[in-house]
Amino acid sequence: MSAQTAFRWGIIGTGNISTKFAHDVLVDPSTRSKGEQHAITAVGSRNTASAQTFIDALPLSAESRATIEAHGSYDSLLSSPSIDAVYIGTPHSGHYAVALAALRTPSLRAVLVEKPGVCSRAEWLALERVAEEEKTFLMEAMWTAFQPLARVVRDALEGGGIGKLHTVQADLSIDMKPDALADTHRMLDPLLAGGALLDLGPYPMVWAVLAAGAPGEFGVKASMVKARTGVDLRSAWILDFGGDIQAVLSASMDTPSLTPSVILRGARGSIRVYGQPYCPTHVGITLGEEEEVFYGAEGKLGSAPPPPATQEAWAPGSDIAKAARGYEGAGWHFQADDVARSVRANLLQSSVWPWKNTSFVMGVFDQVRSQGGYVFPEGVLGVVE
Ligand SMILES: NC(=O)C1=CN([C@@H]2O[C@H](COP(=O)(O)OP(=O)(O)OC[C@H]3O[C@@H](n4cnc5c(N)ncnc54)[C@H](OP(=O)(O)O)[C@@H]3O)[C@@H](O)[C@H]2O)C=CC1
Ligand SMILES: O=C1OC[C@@H](O)[C@H](O)[C@H]1O
Repeated sequence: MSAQTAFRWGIIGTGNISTKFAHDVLVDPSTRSKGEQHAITAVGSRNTASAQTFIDALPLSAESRATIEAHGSYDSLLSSPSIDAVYIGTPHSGHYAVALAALRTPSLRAVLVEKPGVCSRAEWLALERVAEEEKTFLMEAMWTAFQPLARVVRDALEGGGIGKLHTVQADLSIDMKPDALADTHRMLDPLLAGGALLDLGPYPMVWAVLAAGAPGEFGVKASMVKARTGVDLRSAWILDFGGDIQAVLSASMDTPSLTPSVILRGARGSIRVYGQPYCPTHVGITLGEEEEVFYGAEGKLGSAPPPPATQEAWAPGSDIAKAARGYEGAGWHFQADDVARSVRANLLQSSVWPWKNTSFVMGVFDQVRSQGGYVFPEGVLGVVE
């Protein structure tokens, strides 16, 4: 693969997030920093008609769409010689088996699997071993870590202005009106490993990891409120990073969102992340007694936050937040750029979101589920310890 050749993706699953990912990777890469050229060359669904409908909706010319293969099963897609990498956008309980099959496909160079990477730490460690054996790149699609604002926060932490980090507070709450959802909805169905923790919990965790790392030794104290199906409606957990940094984290599927959604507090100041923690709009930094200063992806926004702080304005890709975020598309393409670059550099894992981050998150979630009494039904876990 030369630097000029488009990186060829096969998309697995044709639901909500696969659609967003696919549209983002087709955004002109010159509109973002270090953008890579991507192509979608095949789509795999449990039925061919859905794959074709997905292709028909892609923002491409009819001629280009006609070159994309529509596969009626995931195995069929994996056998295609036209793809460099797969993106897996299935419900949680499907991640392990599909990622395993993809890693075992000799022609594939990379596997990008949606968050949460899998359903348990044991599953993730098993995938790591296979990725090493097969010499195939593997990454959890933790898109937030690749967004320009994550870099702004990292730089602020590394700059040391807020002093030594003491506490991370982060929450992702979305009122999904679970009373009105069917028991078989992916958020509520234990057979699909539903629940707030696995679906929304990765986002409070990403900020905790970006700020405090992914230690091998850690402590967790957790509490869960259950939904009628037995999955967690809300989870809250305190994470002890093994030194003197603590994180107070939570996720809820029946509570309205709050901004700032993340606060990193240090000895001399704090960093606030505004908007949804999965794709923030801007960051505020307070040093000592000084006034809060706001930053977008491109730098200082001044001491007045970009208005208005409404839920619509927070949405990935919203025009209102575009000025602060500073790029075209909704933000799912940065992780794809990292995959293409890493593969070109013959890496098996990303330097931005390496395997240890996902195994740490999965290990924390194992403990939160255990303390909260959320036991997956038989058959959900592909690796039973
Ligand atoms: N990064 C982000 O911002 C987001 C990430 N996500 C993550 O993406 C994944 C999918 O979520 P989302 O796109 O919202 O889900 P959807 O239900 O919209 O789509 C999931 C797709 O998976 C396939 N699938 C395979 N097995 C099943 C099954 N048993 N039941 C239902 N669908 C199945 C289907 O595609 P087909 O019929 O073509 O086979 C379906 O369209 C999850 O891991 C979730 O956590 C979700 C939202 C946002
Ligand atoms: O990743 C996600 O972020 C946004 C939420 O709406 C969604 O449920 C979740 O999967």
